[in-house]
Amino acid sequence: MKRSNSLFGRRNRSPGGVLTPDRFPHSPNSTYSSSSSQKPTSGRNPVKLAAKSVAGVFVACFTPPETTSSTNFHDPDTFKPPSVVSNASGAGRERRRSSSSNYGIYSSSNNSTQMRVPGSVKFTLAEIYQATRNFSPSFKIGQGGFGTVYKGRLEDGTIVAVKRAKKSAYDKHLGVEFQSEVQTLAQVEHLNLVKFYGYLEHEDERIVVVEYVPNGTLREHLDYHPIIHRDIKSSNILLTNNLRAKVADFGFARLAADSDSGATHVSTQVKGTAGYLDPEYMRTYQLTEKSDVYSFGVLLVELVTGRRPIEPKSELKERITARWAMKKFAHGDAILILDPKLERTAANSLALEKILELASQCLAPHRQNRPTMKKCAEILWSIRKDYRELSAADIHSLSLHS
Ligand SMILES: Nc1ncnc2c1ncn2[C@@H]1O[C@H](COP(=O)(O)OP(=O)(O)OP(=O)(O)O)[C@@H](O)[C@H]1O
Repeated sequence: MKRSNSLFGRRNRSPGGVLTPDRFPHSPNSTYSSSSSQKPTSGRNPVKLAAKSVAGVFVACFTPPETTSSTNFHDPDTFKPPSVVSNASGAGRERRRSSSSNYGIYSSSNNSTQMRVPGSVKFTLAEIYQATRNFSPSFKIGQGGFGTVYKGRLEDGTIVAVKRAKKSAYDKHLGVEFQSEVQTLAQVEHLNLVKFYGYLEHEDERIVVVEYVPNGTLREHLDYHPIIHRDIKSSNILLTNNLRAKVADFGFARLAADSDSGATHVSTQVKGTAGYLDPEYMRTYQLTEKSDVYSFGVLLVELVTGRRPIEPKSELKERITARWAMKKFAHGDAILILDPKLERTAANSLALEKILELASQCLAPHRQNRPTMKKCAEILWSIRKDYRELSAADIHSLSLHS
């Protein structure tokens, strides 16, 4: 790919992104992938979690209604046990509970959600058993004060959530209230309310059948943990045709420990790539988000110098690129390390100085002195803004002189 001759050469180049680098003073491109006993803080796949960002929730708030119903899957292959079982605590609100059945089992020959008014249907036990594969534990999606929630599929293919009341919690005197509740639910229908399909009340079974909502709860989205990539390097950053950077290779990634607890991951073996590895992580085996920040600092130096993090053929004092670059920067000679393919314009010089300043913070020996990735992104956006203003001024003065 041909490099642009300016630091922010393309309009679409965005300094956002996330992630970082690690360094290791050994062979240049070797990846440290040996085993570690370190476990993710959760059994959930961090990459899948990444997709469930808080931003997604808010974007969804401003997104037009879906045109295809997410609850109708006629392809039998799409009905699978849920991959994540949520364990909502039962500490929530106290449900009104129902009692002995005045209604019994209503048997319908065509209990299709498309053929009936939502909420009007009394389901049979046979239908509920069929929909939930006999309340198979693999279809359990949640637990609350009311009871257990299962994912299910009705005969017509509609995917539903089946809420089964706890038998122990069932109060014989509250049958009327259960009825009154389901009748109220049957009367309301709104895009932002979980659709109520029907219920079952028979002997000691109380079941409510509602729309299955697939993307987890707001709480789960808010609890999203940051990811430590652990192998930030230029060869793990892919570029689209518009030069939008996409971070790839989450093979070493870990969910960050809960920052409130102050906990860190402790590795038995350091992973990452030579030239990018955080020296503090190498020394202490303690992994935090700031290890990625260190690697990101190496990446920034790589970006402005065009050099590899380790240049084995260079003379000793230039071999570790970040060290060499930081020394030049400290002596006021930043311009000498600018990638020779880049022009020495005023805008490029300014961006170079500012990027090296940010890199020096990212490369701080102690993690507490490094900025967060969020801060890095903010600084990069402001560098980009200044760069673009100065570039425009450069072009203007050039055209005045020509
Ligand atoms: N319609 C649904 N679609 C997908 N998942 C659901 C649905 N309803 C509930 N769940 C899952 O099951 C969990 C427990 O559900 P819910 O809170 O409704 O149970 P509950 O017994 O009424 O709880 P409580 O009365 O304690 O609030 C939820 O946190 C969610 O993860």
